[in-house]
Amino acid sequence: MKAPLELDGLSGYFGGQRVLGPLSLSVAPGDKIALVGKSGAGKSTLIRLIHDRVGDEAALVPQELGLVNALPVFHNVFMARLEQHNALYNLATLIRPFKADREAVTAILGELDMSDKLWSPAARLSGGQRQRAAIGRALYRNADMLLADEPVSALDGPLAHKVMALLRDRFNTSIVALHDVELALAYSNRIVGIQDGKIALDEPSQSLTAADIRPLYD
Ligand SMILES: Nc1ncnc2c1ncn2[C@@H]1O[C@H](COP(=O)(O)OP(=O)(O)OP(=O)(O)O)[C@@H](O)[C@H]1O
Repeated sequence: MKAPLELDGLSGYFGGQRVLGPLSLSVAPGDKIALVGKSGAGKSTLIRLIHDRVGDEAALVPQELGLVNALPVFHNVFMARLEQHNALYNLATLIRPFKADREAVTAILGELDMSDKLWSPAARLSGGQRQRAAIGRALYRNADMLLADEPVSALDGPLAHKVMALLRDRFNTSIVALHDVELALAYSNRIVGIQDGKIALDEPSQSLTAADIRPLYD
């Protein structure tokens, strides 16, 4: 992303009821935005609407992860680059992955402490392992921008920090919904707070403390 991304007129509806917006958000290259706000505030809806606008330019980690249970972790991660290869290559990969791809995916899983799960079907992973498989898929995409919805909610403290640091370092621009205020402050440079479907706070992270964010949860 070279120019700012101007997101105007974002509105989200469920069953004819407006749950988000209308709101505008300008995202500058290099912004690492943490979306905070209480459950039901509209964070997931906002991530979805932004993904609709930017499409495949961004790597996405949806809250429901979107893994194919019957396929091994390797294929779930490889899926991020399906459109970079022709159909024959992808078909061959389904049967016997190429060495270079195996090595690339193994390296990413190594960074997520789960290279031992390369050939495990997604159905047999724990919640935290599933989350890391979806994060691996986003990393493998090699995109400039990340959209992620609570990507580390199932990881324990040290692992959550490790993965958040990895995401911060690998993506130039990111918008990540996080209910954990400490993680939000530590791994973003901009905090956007959502309350009742509207932006109630938009400040540089370094100018905020947890106490400034807490009112969003009242
Ligand atoms: N499938 C759905 N059908 C109807 N209403 C929905 C649906 N999904 C979300 N909503 C409503 O839209 C609003 C925003 O939900 P959203 O999932 O975006 O919030 P959130 O901030 O991501 O919450 P959480 O932190 O719990 O994931 C909520 O009031 C919710 O009840």
